[in-house]
Amino acid sequence: MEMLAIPVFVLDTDSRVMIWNRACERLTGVQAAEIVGTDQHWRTFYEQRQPTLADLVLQNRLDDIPHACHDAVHGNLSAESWCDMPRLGRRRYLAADASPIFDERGTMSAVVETLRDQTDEKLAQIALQQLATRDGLTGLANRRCFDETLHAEWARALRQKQPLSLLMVDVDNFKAYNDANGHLGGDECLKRIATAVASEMRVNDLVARYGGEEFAVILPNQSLKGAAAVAERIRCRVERMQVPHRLAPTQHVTVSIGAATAIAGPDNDASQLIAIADAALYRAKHLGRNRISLPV
Ligand SMILES: Nc1nc2c(ncn2[C@@H]2O[C@H](COP(=O)(O)OP(=O)(O)OP(=O)(O)O)[C@@H](O)[C@H]2O)c(=O)[nH]1
Repeated sequence: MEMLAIPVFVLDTDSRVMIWNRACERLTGVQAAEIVGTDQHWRTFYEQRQPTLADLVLQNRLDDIPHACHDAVHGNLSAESWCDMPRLGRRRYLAADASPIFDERGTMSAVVETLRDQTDEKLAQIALQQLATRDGLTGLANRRCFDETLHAEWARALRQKQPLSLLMVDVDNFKAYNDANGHLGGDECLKRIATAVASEMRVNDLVARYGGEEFAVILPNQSLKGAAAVAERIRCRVERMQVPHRLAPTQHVTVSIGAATAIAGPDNDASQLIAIADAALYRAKHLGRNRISLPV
């Protein structure tokens, strides 16, 4: 086991380290000499005391790790997670498998844990996920993520019989802003507005770039009155930023916002919510911009 290319450690039934192989030393930065015979192996992986997978197998706590797979027949446990790795000073994403070792009488005498460093794969997966769901300019959720979230929230609202609200936020006179400040200047302005809108959100809300200079905000479990209050906060926040716009009547960048709320039912769907919010936005523009509008 010492020379195996795979990082391995073995615990005895008192949770003391019996074996800590060379590959494990290389992965963790902790030498066998300092850890064998102790029950301090958790410090290698975590800042705060926390059982390793091998400890959970020893304690027969096979259901205690979220997302762990366990093979109840053989008592094996597999899991993957981010580990602090205090000695290395950088987090690693480790995949671990732990299996009990039994003596000839069938009594558990030790547990072996093998580790695989999956950090690069995990980071690549996160980057791909980001690419698939984030808007490149603003970092907000993209249109695809918005569509998926709206449908999921609609289904949830239907199950829970809760209202679902939507805001459509559109920058006023943005063509003129681009004309005056160039497309790159326009991009910077969109980034600032995205940050302003996002800063008004609660954890379960989603703000997305719906397209061009239009943003959409999904507000689960929110009444029309609540949605109107959020919309007004967003409008005020953008106004307070005082981003100069010399071709706008206010001389500053402003937004118009349409709000809509629906109680999901079998006879309506999420696209109707978008249509109602769009119509409200159109009215806000028609009434002079820099305002919020609710369904009539
Ligand atoms: N800089 C920049 N401009 C964009 C982007 N996406 C869309 N636009 C511009 O946004 C402008 C939107 O113009 P319009 O749809 O005419 O609307 P508006 O001038 O904002 O007028 P109102 O919405 O009626 O107030 C167009 O000139 C687009 O080229 C982007 O990613 N970056």
